[in-house]
Amino acid sequence: MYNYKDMDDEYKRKNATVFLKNVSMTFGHNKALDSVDLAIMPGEIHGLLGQNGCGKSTLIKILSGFNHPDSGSKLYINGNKIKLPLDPDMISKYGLSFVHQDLGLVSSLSVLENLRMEHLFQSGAKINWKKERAEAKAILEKYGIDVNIDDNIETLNQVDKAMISIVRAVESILSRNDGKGLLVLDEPTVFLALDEVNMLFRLVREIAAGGIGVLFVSHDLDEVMTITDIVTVLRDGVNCGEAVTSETSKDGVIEMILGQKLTAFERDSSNYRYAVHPDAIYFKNIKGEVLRGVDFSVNPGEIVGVTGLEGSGFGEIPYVICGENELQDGKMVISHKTVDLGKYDMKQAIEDNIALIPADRPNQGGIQTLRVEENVMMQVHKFYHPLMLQSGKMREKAEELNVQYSVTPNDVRLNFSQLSGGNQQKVILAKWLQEPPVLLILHEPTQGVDVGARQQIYKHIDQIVKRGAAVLCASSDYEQLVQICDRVIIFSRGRIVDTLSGPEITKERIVQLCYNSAAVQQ
Ligand SMILES: Nc1ncnc2c1ncn2[C@@H]1O[C@H](COP(=O)(O)OP(=O)(O)OP(=O)(O)O)[C@@H](O)[C@H]1O
Repeated sequence: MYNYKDMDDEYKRKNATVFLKNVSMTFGHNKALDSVDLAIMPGEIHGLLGQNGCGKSTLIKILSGFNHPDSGSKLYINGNKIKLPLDPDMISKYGLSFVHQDLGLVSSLSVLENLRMEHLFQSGAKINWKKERAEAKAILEKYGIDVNIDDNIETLNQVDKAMISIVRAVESILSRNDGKGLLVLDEPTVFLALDEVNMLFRLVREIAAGGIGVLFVSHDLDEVMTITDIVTVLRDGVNCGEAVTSETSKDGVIEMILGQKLTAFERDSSNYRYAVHPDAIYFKNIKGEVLRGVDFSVNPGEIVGVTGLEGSGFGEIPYVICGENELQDGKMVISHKTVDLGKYDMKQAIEDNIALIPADRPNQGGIQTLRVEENVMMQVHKFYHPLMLQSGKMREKAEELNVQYSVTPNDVRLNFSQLSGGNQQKVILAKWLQEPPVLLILHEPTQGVDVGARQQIYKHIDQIVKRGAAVLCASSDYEQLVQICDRVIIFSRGRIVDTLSGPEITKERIVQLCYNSAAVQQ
């Protein structure tokens, strides 16, 4: 463990794996980073934290050569001054390796082809497959990953995919720099269940113990407290704190991120008593790829959570209900009308006043090339006059929503793609919650959203529930389910195994039910 208090800039410049000094980055009039310093030492797991839009991705994209920082920004790698902007072709030569949320694997190729991709590209026409197979097997053995090298990536579970992506990145560092390098993990755990995260963390610790520096970006503060040695917090593009993780608490980190104590949203469910409402929405014999014919209902004014371990089927529910799953089947009764889900689609779902907020927001939630105002107003038809679009009024409403949902930067003329991930999510919520839908379906609604903005999102959901919307929230964030749900339905292997309601809903109980049912069924 380093004695961080005694490390001055000179020490960091000479000894850090990566030392970013005085780094700034401006987009138009927006200063995304303002004289940021960050040193990651060899063998250290360093958390990079902050609210949505504080500049974390911008900083990482400088390290990957994608962003060109302002003049005056400096970078040292293993004691050497490196010219900025970084040449993307030199990244791996400098020992920098990245694992992003999407993992960057090619699903249709095998484990072998993904693991050895860099080498295969370099081999040209003369690939020595025998040697490549032996190398790939040796890598899997070295890290104790139990998968077949000939299996296609798409057949693997999520944790094996994450491990393959990480060891590939590490091997790329080791092949060039005698073990010196930086592994950047940009929210690699969002699709993983608790035990899978622990497996991944064992691997990350092993990698760091070998001397590689790790930069870990995440909004999951429990994970940050578990895995990191030190954290750096950015606020509005500026360094606002650094702390040795073991010397601080989760609340302390939250205060550094927000600049104040967290005011947690508290839903008043003291009067909640479960009884089926005459206007309840029913789901009958719901089937999908994993779902094996489940029945449940959601009342108006009720939030029902659906959860389970990865692969339990709960994540299919939003898409089966909206007609977005190829193997969907079953019936839904909505507004006293029965629909056949086998023949249902998203268009009909919108006509039935169902709103879906998908987990894959960059691809399914918004249109990257349209402005924020166009994205947020897309579902609202009152501004579409037959002869012209009432663009002034539309902009006014979009601006009002931007403020209400604290979207930053507060400029509705920006393209959706110019917003940070968490701010994109706020825009999508603003789009769908302007008028309460009959049924709101959320899939991992606060993934990538910072600790403060989550509480705001819960308030917005609560407001539409109070106006009579039924809400179905598919989530693997157990704390979130405890905070907002009236009932939580637990899934395992495509079936419902239990339902908790009101005060029965605790994080411990959900964890217990998810894991016990999976173990029993195995
Ligand atoms: N290509 C771009 N063009 C214009 N502005 C951008 C661009 N990329 C990022 N920004 C702005 O830079 C700021 C920092 O964004 P960044 O994506 O780095 O935030 P972040 O900390 O990674 O947020 P999140 O936690 O939501 O992912 C934001 O104000 C964002 O809107």
